[in-house]
This record gives sequence, structure tokens and C-alpha cells, in this order.
Amino acid sequence: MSAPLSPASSCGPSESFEFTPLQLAAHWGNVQEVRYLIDSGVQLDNGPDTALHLALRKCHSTIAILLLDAGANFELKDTHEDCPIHIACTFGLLNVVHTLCALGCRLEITDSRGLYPLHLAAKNGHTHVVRCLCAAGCNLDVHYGDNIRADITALKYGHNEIAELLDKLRATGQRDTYARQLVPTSKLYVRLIVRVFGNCGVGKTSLIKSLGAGLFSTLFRRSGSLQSNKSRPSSPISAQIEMDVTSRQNSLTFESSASYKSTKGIHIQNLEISNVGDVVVWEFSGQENYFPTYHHFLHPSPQTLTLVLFNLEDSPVVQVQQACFWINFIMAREAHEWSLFKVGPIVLVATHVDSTRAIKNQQGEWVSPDAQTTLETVEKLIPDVQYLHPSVIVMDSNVPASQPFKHLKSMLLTLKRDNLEKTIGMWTGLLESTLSWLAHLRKEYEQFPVIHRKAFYDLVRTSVNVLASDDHIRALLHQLHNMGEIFCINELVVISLAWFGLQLIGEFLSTEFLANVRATGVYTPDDFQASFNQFDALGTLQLMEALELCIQCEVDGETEYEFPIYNQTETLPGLWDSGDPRYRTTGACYGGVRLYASSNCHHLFTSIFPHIQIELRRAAIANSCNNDNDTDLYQWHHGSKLCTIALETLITLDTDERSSQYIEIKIRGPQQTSQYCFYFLENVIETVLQGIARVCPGLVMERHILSVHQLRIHCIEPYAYPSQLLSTAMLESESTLEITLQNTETEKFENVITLALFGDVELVSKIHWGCSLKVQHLPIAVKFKLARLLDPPHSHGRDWCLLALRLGLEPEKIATADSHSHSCTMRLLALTDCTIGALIANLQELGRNDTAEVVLRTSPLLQIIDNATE
Ligand SMILES: Nc1nc2c(ncn2[C@@H]2O[C@H](COP(=O)(O)OP(=O)(O)OP(=O)(O)O)[C@@H](O)[C@H]2O)c(=O)[nH]1
Repeated sequence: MSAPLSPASSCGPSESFEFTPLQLAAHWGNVQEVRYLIDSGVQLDNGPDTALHLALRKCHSTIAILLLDAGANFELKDTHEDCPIHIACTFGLLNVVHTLCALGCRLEITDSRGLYPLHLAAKNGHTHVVRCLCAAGCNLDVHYGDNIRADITALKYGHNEIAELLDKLRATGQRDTYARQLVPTSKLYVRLIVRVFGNCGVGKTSLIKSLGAGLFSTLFRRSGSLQSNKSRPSSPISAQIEMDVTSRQNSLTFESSASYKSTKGIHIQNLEISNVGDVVVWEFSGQENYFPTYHHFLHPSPQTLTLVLFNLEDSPVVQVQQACFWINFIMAREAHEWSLFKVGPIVLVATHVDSTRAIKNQQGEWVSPDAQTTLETVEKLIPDVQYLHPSVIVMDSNVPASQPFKHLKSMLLTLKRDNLEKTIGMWTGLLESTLSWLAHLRKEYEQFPVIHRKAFYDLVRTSVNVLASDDHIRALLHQLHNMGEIFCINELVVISLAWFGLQLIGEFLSTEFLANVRATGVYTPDDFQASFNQFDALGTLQLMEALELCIQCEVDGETEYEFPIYNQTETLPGLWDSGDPRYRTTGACYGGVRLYASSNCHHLFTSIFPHIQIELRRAAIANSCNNDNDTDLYQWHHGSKLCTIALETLITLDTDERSSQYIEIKIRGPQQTSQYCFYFLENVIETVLQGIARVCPGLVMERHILSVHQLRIHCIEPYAYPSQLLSTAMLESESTLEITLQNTETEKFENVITLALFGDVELVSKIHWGCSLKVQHLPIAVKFKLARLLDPPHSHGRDWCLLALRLGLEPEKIATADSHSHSCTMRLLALTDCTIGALIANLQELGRNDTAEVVLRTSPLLQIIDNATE
């Protein structure tokens, strides 16, 4: 089939041709049609201007690559005597040139004017294309006219960078070496990662020293163990510990002892472990000051072994609290990715063992009933923790050659074997040369080992491989980052992790440093430089901003950096003045919520709250940019107040009588501001949740509602109606409007419209209640938690599959949800049409109250109807 319509005028051939539908689709850039025509098996090379030439003339790279993949002839000349490579080089179509080179296209071929592809790329200033041609092995000495080489063409057209590149390749004679460096090799190489967590003094540093100790040093390491020897604590049974950990005063402390030198920040070391090979060990300090930075470094990977240490000298309750804290800490920061990736195990390690706390079996392993009980209690308290190793390693961290260390090494070896195959094609000469060059670079940048990404690209090209493309360097950075050689954060590349973890994070968040910072936590760059003149202030501030420890603000035309983490200002008196006449009238609006982390996650908010304050400041800046200048934000230690002309919102971090931390958000407005208050409060809650999600995307949140009656009378600690109480009432009630809940402190009843909608019935038409929403509206962290609970096969079949049947999913859909590489529950939740209410009911009927409870506690209370999408 052919069509008379001609794209010839735009291509410039003298005659007009009849074009095939493929040529027309290629010319007009219609990707779908080109794909369809290729799949229908049409002729690809009708010419003389083939579909490939026509697509290239219009710079439709995607279509050109589709045609090349389908087998289009790439050596044909068009009516201009140009081959596809000439057109691609003229227009700088890197992906196409790359594909053509990979297909073995001839590069020593001239166009009608005698120009080679290299000349065309040089003339038009396409440096990346010149690199690609050189890497593909084109002849650098080809010339046209009066012996004009491509470097001369580049100079003539003012592209000095290209001329220099070509000169360098010719002068060094290294072109082939550079080109070879870019090709993946068959070398197998895994660098394992060991992450070590635990409270201060549990033995992290000692364990790492012992792990890396050679045979000789092993002889000298035993002495450290002989110092501590407390009496053996009594061993309560597992159920008793469980009750203690969940109900008693929480006794987690994160202080370090004065009796030894505590690790500051994050200590990152490369170890060469005999029989295992290269391992990067990340020791995360147990001091709380540093926790707000850890999420940047916690990404699950299959090459990672995570050790959570606890001390057998501590009481069983404290052991469980600490182990749970760290597992929750890690899971909150990375859990939602766990259902998608195969990750390395988490292993509990019980330290400070001796013969009063355990017995040695015949294989020389310590057997500690206390440690085992701790593990069992942790498994019960956090039932959705995946990849938790089924036994505890019991050790004296100071005794390197002992059985527990052999056990640890054999785990590392297994992890290495499991991952070796996946590394095929990862190792390149570029990576190898960069690794040795990095050592020099670190010396050169000793004072401040941080480089902008763009500058790093240039440095790699000048010092390692002039032919490396942007894609090569991007992949290289990714590899180096994963290997623990560098750390990429935003547009910055930190080239010394030791400096980053110990000197930057270790110093700037140390207790001593915090004792000397400004109480307001606000600095101009000059103030910062004056206060800490040993550091490069601007560079440090930039890095701190990338770590989200501070935020840049403009105040009266001056740049300032606000560090909520340094803010030590006490709560100001009169912040929530009960005598303020605007909020004393009977019609004044009050409302608020308490955000709790899901059960048993104590103490996580301390490290998150400064990030929430950064998020609030970001929102306030965005508001003022939108000319909404009437918003003011005041921040102090663990508190913020957001004010508009009429409304006041208080956001604070507090702890309840069960020692559970929560974030309280309360709002008040003068009479007749109910709708304004409602939308404003929803906005603030959203901002706070965003701040939490930045640090802890896996944290499952509960939203409890504050007693409006008690807020109105300025009760210091108003009662909060638990989220599951509201969800249950909504499921059981015929009409949401009639729901009333009883405040167990005052015994008074409050209506759900008063509690959630500031008593404004008009708002009912502007929202959907949570239980009537489709399950797709469940927060992502909740879906992943359900996935972790429902994916594993259940002894009575009460897993995702039975749920799918109950929800009425057809067998074909269930078959599509069944997968080994993805979470079946996640797929089910995407496929089903059911509401959150129906999901809860089905989970209950299935006998999975554990999961029904999760949804009851964490499902959204309401959602504002978006008129644009409804
Ligand atoms: N007896 C005995 N002593 C230990 C053991 N592990 C650590 N210690 C001692 O406890 C003290 C603290 O040990 P570290 O290894 O520094 O503890 P850490 O967890 O690194 O502590 P931070 O650096 O504060 O986070 C040192 O005096 C160690 O010698 C152990 O398994 N048995």
C-alpha cells in the first residue's frame, strides 16, 4: 500500500515520492503506528528515503531505534547520499549512534560532501557522539578536502572541547585501552555490606574489630572481655517479658557510658575478611543524636547482613525493648521495599556472654536460653518482620577466633555465594581504574571531600577515561555508591565515607557540638563560618541541607539556614492562651488529632520530628511564594506553631502515660471558621505525614481524634479517641451522622461530626468516610504491612489466596496475582474492587483478626472529595 501524501518538502528531495504508511508514520513521529506496522510485518526499507532516514531527519530517535531493532537496513543511502549514521551524527542523536555502532555500522563512510560521521559530529559540536564514535573504534585520522581531520573541523566551528578530546586520544595512543575499559567483563565480584546496630556499649565496635582481626591480633583481643561481669539477671518467662515491654514504663536509653570511647556518627570501614573477601562494615552509633541521619543510609539490598546487638547483662525486658526498637527502626525506614526485594537477613546477636549466662555445647557454641527467649518474644511482638534469622548468635564480642565468629563468617560466605552470579557484567575496567584513582582524589580533597556531580563527571573524563559517556559515569557512580566507596546525595558526591560518617555527621551532631550551637538553630552562612571556622561553611551547609538537617530560608532578603535539630528553645509561654478572646466564644472552632506509630514502635518520633519541622518550613515557604503571606511558623524544641490571621495550629511531640510517643496537631479558629479550620488541619496533617514518610516510608500511622470538648476548655492532655474505635463505630453504624463516642475520661459523648468536621454538617457532602473508600486508598505502608502478614503461606490457608476468593476475585485474576517475584497481596489489593470496610469484614470472617486490626487502626478516617477527579 502506498500513499501520495509526501513529506518530501520538509526533507528536501527534488522529486516527490509515493510514501508507504510506515514511511509516513516514521516521518510524522507516530510511535504507536510504527510499532503496529512493524508488528504487522510490513517492508521496512522502501526508499530511496527509507522510514529510518525519514525518522532521523525529524529526530524521532525512538522510532529509529524501533526500526533498527526490527532489522531495518542501516547502510542504505538516501536521496541526499546520506546513510543513517550521517544523519544521526549531524543531529547528535546519541542513542541512535550508539545503537548503530552496536549493530556494527560502517563508520568510515563519507556523505555527498566527503564528510565522515566523525566530522559531522565534530562540526555540530556533539561531544557525546564524538565519544561514542571513538569508543566504537572509528578512525581518528580520516580526512576530507584538503587533508582536514575532524579535530580541525571542530576547531573551525569553535568546538574546542572536541578538538582537545581527539588530540588527547591521538597523543596518548590510549584510545583502545579507554574503549576496552567501557566493556563489561565476566569477572565475578561482590562486596558485602554488614550493618551493625545496637544501643551504646552493647559491643558493636568490639564485634567489628574481632570480625576484621587477623590471626596475629586475635591473640591480643581477649583481654577486653575480662572487665565486665555483672551478676546474672533473673529470667522471666517469655509472656511476662512481653507484658513488661508493652505495658510498663519504657526504659530505652541511648546514652553512652563514660568508661569507654563511644562511636560517634556512622563508622564505615572496609574490611578484608579471610575466606570471605571485601566487606564494608557500617557501624551505626547507638547515640540518639545521630538517628535523624540514618535513613539516608538504609536501603535494603540482597548483599547486606544486618546485625542487631543486645547485651546479655541487661534484663530480659531491656534486651527485648532494644532488639524491638532497632528492628522497628530499620523496618520503618525501609520496610515498604521489603516485599519487593530479596534482602539479606537480620540477625540478633547477644553479646557479653560468659559461663554464668550460657553454656557451651560440644561444637563450642554458646547456648543461652535468655537469648532464645528474647528472639521468640521479638518474633511475637513484630510478627511481620521478614528475613529475621531463626537463631541468635551468642558471643563475647572480644573473642575473635571463637565459634560465633566462625558462624558469622559462614553466613557472610553464603550471602556472597548467593549473590555472586548476579554480578556478571558489572565489573568494568572503568570501575577498576576509578577505584585506584579515588585513592589519589581523596588525598587531593582531604579537607572537604565533596564534589558536585557535574564536576565529578569532568574529573572522571580528565583523569580516568576520556571516552566515558554520561551513561557510563552514571552507572559507575551507582556502583561506587553501592560498594560503599562514595556517597551520592542530591547533586553532591562525597568521596570519603569515613569522613562523612565520623567527621561530618559524627562531629556536627555530637553531644559536645550540640552543647555549643545557637539555641534557635538559625544561622546565616557568615554566622556559621564565624562559629565553626575550621569548616568550609558553604560546602558544609550544602551537605547538611542535602541530608535534610537544615533548610535554607530568606528572611528580610538575607539567607538563613534553620536547623530544627539544633533548636533548643523551650516552649514559649502563652502559645495556646486560653484567654485569647478570639477563641473564647461558644462558636469558636477547635479540633485536632494525635498521630501514633503502629503498635510497639516506641521512641521513633524523636529522630523524625526535626524532619517534620523542615517539612513545615518548606510548606510555609511555598505558601509565602504563592503570595499567601499571612502564614507564620514558629519552631522550638519538639514543637511548632503555624498561624494565619485567624487560625492557630500547634504541632508538638509528646509522650503518653504508656510512654508511647505521639505527634499532636491541634487547631483553633474564631466562630464561623469551621470549613477553613477543617481544610487547614487536613493540610497540616498531610504535611506532617509527608515529613514522616521522607524518613520512615514504612511507618504505619494511626490517627486518633482529640476530644473537642476538652480542647475547648483547654484541658492540658485531652482524651484521644483511638482510630480503631472510630473505624469500628463506622462499620457498625447505619448512618455515620449518628455516631457518638464516649470519652472514657469525662464519660461525656461526642458526635463524629463534631470530632472530625468541626460540627459542620455541610462538610459531609465534601468528603468520603474512610470505610467506604476503595482499598486502593489505604496508605502504601499499610498495604505493605498487610502484604508481609498475608503473603507467607498460612498453616490453615488463611492467607492472601483465601482472601482473594472471599473478595470474589475470578480464578484467572487470582492466577495473575500469584507470583514468586512480587507480593501476591499487593497485586490482590490492586485488582480488587472492594471497599476498606468490606476488606476489614472479610479479614475478620477469615479469622485473620491480626490483619483486620491493622486496617481498623490505620485506614484513613476520611478523604476530601476532589471535584476535579470525581
Ligand atoms: N565482657 C564483654 N565485654 C564486652 C563485650 N562487648 C563489648 N564489651 C566491652 O564493652 C565496652 C563497650 O564496647 P563497644 O564495643 O565499644 O560497644 P559499642 O556498642 O561499640 O558502643 P558505642 O560505641 O557507644 O556505640 C568495651 O569496654 C568492651 O570491651 C562482650 O561481648 N563481652
